[in-house]
Amino acid sequence: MRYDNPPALALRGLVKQFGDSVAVAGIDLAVATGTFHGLVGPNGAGKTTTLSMAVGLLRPSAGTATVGGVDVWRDPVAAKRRIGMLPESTHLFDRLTGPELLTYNGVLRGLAPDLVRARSAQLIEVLGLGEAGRKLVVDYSTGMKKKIGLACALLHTPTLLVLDEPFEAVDPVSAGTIRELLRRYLDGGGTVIFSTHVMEVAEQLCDRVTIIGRGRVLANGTLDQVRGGRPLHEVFVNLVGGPRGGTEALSWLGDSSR
Ligand SMILES: Nc1ncnc2c1ncn2[C@@H]1O[C@H](COP(=O)(O)OP(=O)(O)OP(=O)(O)O)[C@@H](O)[C@H]1O
Repeated sequence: MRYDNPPALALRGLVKQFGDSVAVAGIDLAVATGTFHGLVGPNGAGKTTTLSMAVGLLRPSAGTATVGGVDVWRDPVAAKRRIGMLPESTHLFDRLTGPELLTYNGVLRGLAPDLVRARSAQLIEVLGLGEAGRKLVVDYSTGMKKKIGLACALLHTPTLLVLDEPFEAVDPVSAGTIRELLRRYLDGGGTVIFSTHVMEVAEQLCDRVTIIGRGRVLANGTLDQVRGGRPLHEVFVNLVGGPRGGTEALSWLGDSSR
């Protein structure tokens, strides 16, 4: 990790309102260069909304997002050059095959066709998508779509990778490959912020963790600072509230053998 000025990603006073409802209620966050930063929170906490505003996919109601000091909303072209994004629900041009999609992305990013071809072939091989070469992305499984989306995000070697639930629906072997690939990317000087619900993933991978709930930062720091000697799962449950209970009302579920 490098303590740099400006940080790889800085969110200041980020707010998003949808009508009367506040999805993100003022988030301040700095992600230092070279960090593996985890964003965790319960369903509906505002993770996707925050990450979407951070990369220029969703306009904030208030606040700013800067990538390496470049304002994402004032100078979107320069900012987006530095970003690789894997959105939660991958909005892909899915009537293309995986290699075609990578070529399209690479050319849009201004990479030379030969370079796109070489990198695409390597990413497809490493991510185990070789057999899917002739299939259209629309016919990929959810996990395969995640992997081709990740390949698209990596192709232009961004300085910042923003990954919304990168391990969701991905099998354990592929998850291992993705971890390894992200480690290499970090070793090369990159920065990753990713969201997850899985505390074990956050504990294994992250240098720093932010827990958010109801659109606010509830805890932020190094993994050890946030854990304070406890399992992350326990800290998470304490901060966001335990099980809601009330399943007694579903007593009929106990009658399923009759
Ligand atoms: N386009 C939208 N219009 C209205 N409300 C929205 C919209 N997008 C998100 N929300 C609301 O904003 C809140 C935060 O949603 P968000 O998707 O950011 O949460 P999340 O932490 O990513 O959740 P999950 O872990 O379930 O993916 C939720 O209450 C959600 O219903």
